[in-house]
Amino acid sequence: MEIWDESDVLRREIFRPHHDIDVAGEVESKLRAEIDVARAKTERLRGEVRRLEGELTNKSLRPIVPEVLKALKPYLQSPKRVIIEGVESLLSWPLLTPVLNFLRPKYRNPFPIFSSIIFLATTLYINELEISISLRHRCERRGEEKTEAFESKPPSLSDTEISNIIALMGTTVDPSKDAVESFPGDKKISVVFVLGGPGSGKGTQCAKIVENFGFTHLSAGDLLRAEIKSGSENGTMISNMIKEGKIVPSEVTIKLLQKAMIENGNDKFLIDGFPRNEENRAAFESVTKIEPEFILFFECPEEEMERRLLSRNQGRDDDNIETIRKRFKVFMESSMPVVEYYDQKGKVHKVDAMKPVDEVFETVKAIFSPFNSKNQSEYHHGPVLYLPFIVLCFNCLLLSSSPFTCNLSMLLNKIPGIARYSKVTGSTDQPVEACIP
Ligand SMILES: Nc1ncnc2c1ncn2[C@@H]1O[C@H](COP(=O)(O)OP(=O)(O)O)[C@@H](O)[C@H]1O
Ligand SMILES: Nc1ccn([C@@H]2O[C@H](COP(=O)(O)OP(=O)(O)O)[C@@H](O)[C@H]2O)c(=O)n1
Repeated sequence: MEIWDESDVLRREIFRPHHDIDVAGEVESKLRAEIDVARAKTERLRGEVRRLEGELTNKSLRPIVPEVLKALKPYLQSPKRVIIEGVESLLSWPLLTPVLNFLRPKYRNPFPIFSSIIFLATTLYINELEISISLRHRCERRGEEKTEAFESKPPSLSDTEISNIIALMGTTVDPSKDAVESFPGDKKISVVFVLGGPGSGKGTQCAKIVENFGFTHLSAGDLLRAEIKSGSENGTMISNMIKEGKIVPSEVTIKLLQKAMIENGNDKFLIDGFPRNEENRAAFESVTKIEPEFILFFECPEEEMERRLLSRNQGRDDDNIETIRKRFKVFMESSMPVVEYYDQKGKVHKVDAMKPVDEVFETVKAIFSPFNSKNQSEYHHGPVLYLPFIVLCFNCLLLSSSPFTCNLSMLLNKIPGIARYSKVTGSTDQPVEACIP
């Protein structure tokens, strides 16, 4: 509500006739100050929307989230409708509350949160748009060339930001689709997080670890890219986030990781490029209840990573200099705190990733040596796996010695087809019947 007041002040200021050109500069700086205040408020509101979105993850509220989001989407996507219908929506939602509460009595009063979200989100857009329009009016009235300066940086949200917010909110919807099986309780799952800046060589080393130590490699980035290709409803949001070098909401990434782990069935996983921020880390631990064995961290200077990414040639949308710089920034600001968190717990193995691939792998090998190499582990299991075959061979060898022949023949005799076969061919020296006591 405070924002409406501010906008009113602004509007009054803009539409007040200013004939004296000397006053114009003063008004302009006043307007700029107002914009700064409004921007700061918008930022705070954005934070608030995110916080409320966090509250929505509460499971009991989930089933009605889709309805709210569906209603909210057009307002977020079309700023013009916000102006025309925004006020109407603000009025209509509180009116709908009793109806929805009546229809869904088992959800105890969930609407305060939804109304707040709708209120905040709508206010956010109305507020930003009003300022933008008002400024344009003001400039046009003054007929000054500064119009362009104002318009070059309109204080409205970009399409990407809008779709990100929608998608961010949308990711909590549809509980039926979100349901992911949990891990079988009796199975101990070992997880190693592989971290390092973009292009530090995580994927390259993971491929070698898989070959030598029987781990399954799950790259969070690859899973997200596969999700985009699959045409999933989160695809656009993921694609926008990756192009901007931003971190996709944990819920999406964790769901993909968890699904891949369950489907794969192995008990040793290398999780590459995850967790990328504190939220990723905390959410993974709370959802899967898995603590990583250790963290493999590749240290590499930015210039080297930049050089590698620019010559990676995998046709990735985000391997361009602009996005690479953004990814470096996100890595330093959001991912390094995760490495530091695990470092304090004594779980980080740092590896110098500047060396050639094979030399890096020598260091990695030493770290993984407690996990028996793939060949060794096959050797351990060998006799057990081949036991049925060994027993069969043993039986065949002893086919002619009487107790085995007898028992075997008795068994075979009980199976009609085989009994006939053994009688006709005479697989033993004696007729089968002779062996039966
Ligand atoms: N130790 C290394 N020295 C030189 N180039 C490397 C090394 N490790 C990886 N590369 C190359 O750098 C690029 C990025 O490696 P990649 O494993 O995809 O990094 P990440 O998974 O960390 O983004 C690839 O083209 C890869 O061949
Ligand atoms: N846990 C993760 C991992 C990747 N990503 C996204 O996927 C992009 C590519 O990640 P990646 O691990 O494949 O590639 P690198 O940046 O390590 O080279 C990141 O820049 C993020 O936008 C994410 O959002 N969350």
